[in-house]
Amino acid sequence: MTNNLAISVRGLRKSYGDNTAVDGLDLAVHRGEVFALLGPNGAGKTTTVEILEGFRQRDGGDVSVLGVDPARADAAWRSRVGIVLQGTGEFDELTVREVVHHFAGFYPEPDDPDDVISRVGLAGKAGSRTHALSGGQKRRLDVALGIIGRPELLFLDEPTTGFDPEARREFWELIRGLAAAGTTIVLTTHYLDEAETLADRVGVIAGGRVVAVDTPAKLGERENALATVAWRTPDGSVERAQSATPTALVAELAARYGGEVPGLTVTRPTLEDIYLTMIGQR
Ligand SMILES: Nc1ncnc2c1ncn2[C@@H]1O[C@H](COP(=O)(O)OP(=O)(O)OP(=O)(O)O)[C@@H](O)[C@H]1O
Repeated sequence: MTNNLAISVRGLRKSYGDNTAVDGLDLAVHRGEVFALLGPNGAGKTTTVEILEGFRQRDGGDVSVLGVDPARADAAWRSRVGIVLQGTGEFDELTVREVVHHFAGFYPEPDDPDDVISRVGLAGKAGSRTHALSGGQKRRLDVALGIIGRPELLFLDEPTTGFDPEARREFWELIRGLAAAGTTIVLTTHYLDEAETLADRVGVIAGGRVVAVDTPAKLGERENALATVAWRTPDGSVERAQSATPTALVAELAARYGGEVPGLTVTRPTLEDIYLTMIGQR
């Protein structure tokens, strides 16, 4: 079973003094899946991910990442793991091409630097010094540095913070391409739409534990949630009804109105609704 798992965590614990950041956390990420970690500020996501990356020591629990305990990881393991941090890549006087070539030298079997630069959408900036890049372009460079070693497992920490909408869509395409090529991806994000569009499964961390894991469509019994049907009544007010059988209700309304139902909408809880309920914010 463990062979199918890129990450296996049991009973992970980490405290900072009296502050328990991670409190008996369990997690399993399958090889080849895109897994999104969600959770409010301070929930323990960064601490957990840094332990998985081998950057932070744990107090207790069992952790296996690509079959290795990250606390005892060597250079060979490190070359199989890609990490995209927030705000790395500050090599002001070097060009994008120089930085990516430089990082390629750290890996045994790096990807082609110019190809990677073009995949992250920086082909037009390859000759620019990195200090001249916009915030979103710097993040793309961070991603290029994370994938230049052709990692089996890629960690992305809030990857699209600061991206404009078009850059986000292009970035999502890049991630889908990596996933299609078999890269396992773990991302932390505060954007629920990003989790929904990219992730095969999401894990919600709250209070240092994983409180739910499921596909975005099924999280928190979302698929079984009642639909809300709303329409405008003849006096101009909006009527709302919750229903497990909204199609039947819409048919009944259509019959009642003799055709088109004014202002008709049918909605189900969004991933954000479910998530906020789960972490007690709604
Ligand atoms: N280096 C540190 N020293 C002391 N306390 C820390 C340290 N890093 C994190 N903490 C504390 O551990 C808890 C979990 O923090 P962590 O950064 O893991 O949460 P997070 O889920 O990543 O939050 P965010 O969404 O804000 O990034 C918080 O209470 C935080 O204050």
